[in-house]
Amino acid sequence: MTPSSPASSPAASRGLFISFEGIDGAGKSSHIQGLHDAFLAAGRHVVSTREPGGTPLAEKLRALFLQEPMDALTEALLVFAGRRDHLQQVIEPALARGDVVLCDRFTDATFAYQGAGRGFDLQVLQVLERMVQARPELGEGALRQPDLTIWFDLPTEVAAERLAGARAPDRFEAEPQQFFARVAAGYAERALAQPARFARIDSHQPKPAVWQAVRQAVAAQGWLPASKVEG
Ligand SMILES: Nc1ncnc2c1ncn2[C@@H]1O[C@H](COP(=O)(O)OP(=O)(O)O)[C@@H](O)[C@H]1O
Ligand SMILES: Cc1cn([C@H]2C[C@H](O)[C@@H](COP(=O)(O)OP(=O)(O)O)O2)c(=O)[nH]c1=O
Repeated sequence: MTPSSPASSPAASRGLFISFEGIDGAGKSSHIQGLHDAFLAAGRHVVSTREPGGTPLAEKLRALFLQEPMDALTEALLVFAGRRDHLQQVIEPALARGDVVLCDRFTDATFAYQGAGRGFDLQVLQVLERMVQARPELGEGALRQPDLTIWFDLPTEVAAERLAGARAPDRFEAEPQQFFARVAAGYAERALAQPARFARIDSHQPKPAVWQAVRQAVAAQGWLPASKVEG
């Protein structure tokens, strides 16, 4: 987790929760840092974090999740256990302070990877989601969800080329392209079902063009100035 404060104290702001999604190698990482810096420059307090992980406990679960063989239900239970701790310890307190939370993956990844990728029962995932993300104080049946999900969409073969040789593959990155085709279809389905929350970024472009699209998606919400070119 990387919490940062702006040089000058901003007026009280509503907390913002932005998640970043896409298949492995879609190119999320550098743009999360770019947005972190852009929000700081706009005078916001920013917490950059990730899933699986984001707390000492959830980071321990992440190491097991990424390296140890296990079935899809165990994957789902571990990732939601880490998510609960992450929400309680980091995300909810940050949002209550009015911070911007930038989260590298959240529950859409569970529906895409464990659900669409592994073929695990989506209804069971929905039950776990309701248990872990329930926020009764936001209204009856309300769940904590990102305010905006920036979805980096890239053909699986391009992502595979980008990853080849870039780093030692973990348990997911070692999966064949057919697995990532199912994960990508899972993301597309989520985006179709919740179009107001998802901003699709065409990630098959040079990095500066991807950055402009990311920045534009956030500016369109009124959360950052629109015209600034940086990154
Ligand atoms: N727009 C782009 N064009 C070409 N290569 C890219 C682009 N964006 C990222 N990469 C490269 O692709 C690889 C995966 O990017 P990364 O940001 O780690 O992806 P993710 O975090 O989504 O898994 C890295 O080697 C990165 O430098
Ligand atoms: C959050 C989450 C991640 N994952 C997978 C996706 C990634 O392959 C892996 C780790 O995510 P991440 O750290 O985002 O990997 P990368 O830097 O390669 O993008 O965990 C799931 O299978 N389910 C989940 O719920």
